Amino acid sequence: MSTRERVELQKEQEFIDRLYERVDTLRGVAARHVDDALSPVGSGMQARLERDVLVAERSGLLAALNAVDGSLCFGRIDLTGGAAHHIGRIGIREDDTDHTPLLIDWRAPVARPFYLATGHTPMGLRRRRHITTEGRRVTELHDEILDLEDGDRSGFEDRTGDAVLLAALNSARTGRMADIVRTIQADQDRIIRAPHRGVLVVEGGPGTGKTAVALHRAAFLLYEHRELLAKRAVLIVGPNPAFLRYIGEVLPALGETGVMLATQAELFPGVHARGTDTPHAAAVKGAAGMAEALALAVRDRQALPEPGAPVVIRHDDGELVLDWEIAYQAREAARETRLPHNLARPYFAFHVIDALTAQLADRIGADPYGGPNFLGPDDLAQLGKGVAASQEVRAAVAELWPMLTPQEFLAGYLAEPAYLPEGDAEAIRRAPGEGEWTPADVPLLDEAAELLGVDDSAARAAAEAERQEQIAYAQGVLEVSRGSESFEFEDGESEVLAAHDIIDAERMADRQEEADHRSAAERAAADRTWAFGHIIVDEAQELSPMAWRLLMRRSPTRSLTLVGDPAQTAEEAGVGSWDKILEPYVGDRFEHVRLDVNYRTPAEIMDLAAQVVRAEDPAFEPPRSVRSTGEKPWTRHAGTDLAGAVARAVAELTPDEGRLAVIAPRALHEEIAAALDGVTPGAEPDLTRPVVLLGPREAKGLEFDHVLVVEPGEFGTSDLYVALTRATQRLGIVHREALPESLR
Ligand SMILES: Nc1ncnc2c1ncn2[C@@H]1O[C@H](COP(=O)(O)OP(=O)(O)OP(=O)(O)O)[C@@H](O)[C@H]1O
Repeated sequence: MSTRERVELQKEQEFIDRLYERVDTLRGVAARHVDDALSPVGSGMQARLERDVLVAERSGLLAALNAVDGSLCFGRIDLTGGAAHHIGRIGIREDDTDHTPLLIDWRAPVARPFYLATGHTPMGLRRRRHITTEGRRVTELHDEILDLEDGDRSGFEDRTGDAVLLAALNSARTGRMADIVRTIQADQDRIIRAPHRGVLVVEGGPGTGKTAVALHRAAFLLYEHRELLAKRAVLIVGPNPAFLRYIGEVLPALGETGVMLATQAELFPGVHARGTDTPHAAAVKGAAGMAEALALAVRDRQALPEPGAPVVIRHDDGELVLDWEIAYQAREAARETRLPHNLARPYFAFHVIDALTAQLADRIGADPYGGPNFLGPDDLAQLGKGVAASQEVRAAVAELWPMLTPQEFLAGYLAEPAYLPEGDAEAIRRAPGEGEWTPADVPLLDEAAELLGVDDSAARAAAEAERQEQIAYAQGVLEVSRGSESFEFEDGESEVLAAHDIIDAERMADRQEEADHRSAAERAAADRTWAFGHIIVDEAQELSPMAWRLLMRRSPTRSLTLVGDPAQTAEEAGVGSWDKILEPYVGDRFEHVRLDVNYRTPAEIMDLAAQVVRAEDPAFEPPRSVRSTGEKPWTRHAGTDLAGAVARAVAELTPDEGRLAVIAPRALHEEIAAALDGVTPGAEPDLTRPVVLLGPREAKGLEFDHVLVVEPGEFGTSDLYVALTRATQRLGIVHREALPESLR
């Protein structure tokens, strides 16, 4: 190393040391605040208030500081004017009066040239520096000179400018996705920072960084619109729980913790959809026509007695006859309100009660000589009350127009599916009490909840009662604090403000309420009608029209980022085309961008994978691989002992560092797992283990150093395409049955 290089490295080390000194101080302060707030200083309102607010604020900061430790600063930009800025995962300021920035958050506008500047458009930069650290020690520098007039050289010049990117792409995988904040590419940066309003569709082939971009976009939006999004939360929807675990560390590493990650199965609060559907059943449940079928089925739950066979109700004052005509008029009146089923129900009940009361009045108060009815308004009201209170009347109303929960209604519908072609109805039929809710049921439950309406008057009354209680409680606290009154300073004028001077009981109760619900993501998870500030959907091509209806209800402002690849559509229910997905909601008003560089799969593997799709679609163009490894994928015939051949191939391929995935049809998992040490078959594999056994659907969105595909002839085209494109280094194929034509 030259003296110049040593000096440069030393200078960066000094900066990093100073940075961590500041971080340690901040962390100490934050930790003390959390401790103080958590310590049981008293059980009073004041203590509870402060505790909630402080714990929330300080733990957020502490979590961010802890999460980014070890890789806090990764870059520096030197401007032609002489200034320089260090870029990092979060922003840190000096402890001086101006709060001078010490480290610039990568999301700040000042940091943007770090990602966008080129020799052609240097954006005021002289030099871009990538700083690599191990823990708190600077290990490498890579400089790019952007101002060619500038003769100043550090000795760390990286002529191609992609050494850091290639090192990241070649590094061993851990089973957890890493962030790409050091090496975001310009086309990715534009997507990450696209405006928050409206719908943005990000399309790209395997490995083009769609997931990475989506996650960094979430982090960017939370930074840019902190106030709005911290309140309304960001929802990220992924294809399965293993995938959510795979990406779960990216946002914390970027200092963000308040995002809700969910699969479709988790989007109806209170329901854990663990069941499975056949592909046909999932497709039927997901089809747009289901909305109409359910709406009609709800109307069917608004019944009438058969004409000529009225419901006869025993009553203290004689029999009441609830006939077709009365029920029909009541139903029409209730339907005219256009309210959802449960909310329209009282109108039905009122009409029935009115009609039955009139029946009774006619009988009791009738003048035998044809004069007006004897009963006055008070008598009628009294009669009406009696009818309304009658258990028999209530039961008759409930029989005709029952109060329904989404779960009750859908279970009933699935037991006897109506308004569907016979084969479809058969596919989704499920006996009452049998089986579990499935992910495809979740959008149907949500649809049912919309159609039925939730009668939340009881819940609202309870919430209001609780609020009143809090106000009373706060009032009590204020009274106590008044008792201890404010201190007067010696000059007799200035006073220290006491709590009651600045806050009244109602506001204090509101603050308490805010503090109670401190994490918007938590609140959102429990509330079916939550409107998210922004929704990001990964593998968006897989979602069914019914799932889109659910998601659009959660995004009334239509602020969404959809990420996907139609060529990887595996689910029968998947819509596949962006126009079809979005037309019902935003027409053609959506932005569509493409990513076409593959950062994951080496060219050798991508050539083979492309062949598979081209067999069906000769015009197919795969994304361009940024790397090639010189290692051709291989295929091997297993003979009769498939599991033995897989075990031998695994032994050959398993990397010293990094991860290997065996992707095989589910039906072979037991047999294969038995031949592999430490590998268990199961729906939710631990991706951090050195060798992981997966079905093609679970491999979606994941990546491994090496991949072994078993019996590819059993896979559909899109599943095979997904399986073949998961490796960052090597790919092997083992088969007993014939290979598909496209792989021969
Ligand atoms: N700018 C970048 N710098 C470093 N690594 C990157 C960059 N962009 C993408 N990658 C890496 O490329 C790999 C693929 O990215 P990602 O999983 O986001 O792709 P994808 O488009 O979602 O793929 P698929 O559709 O196959 O699931 C990841 O390892 C990611 O970290």
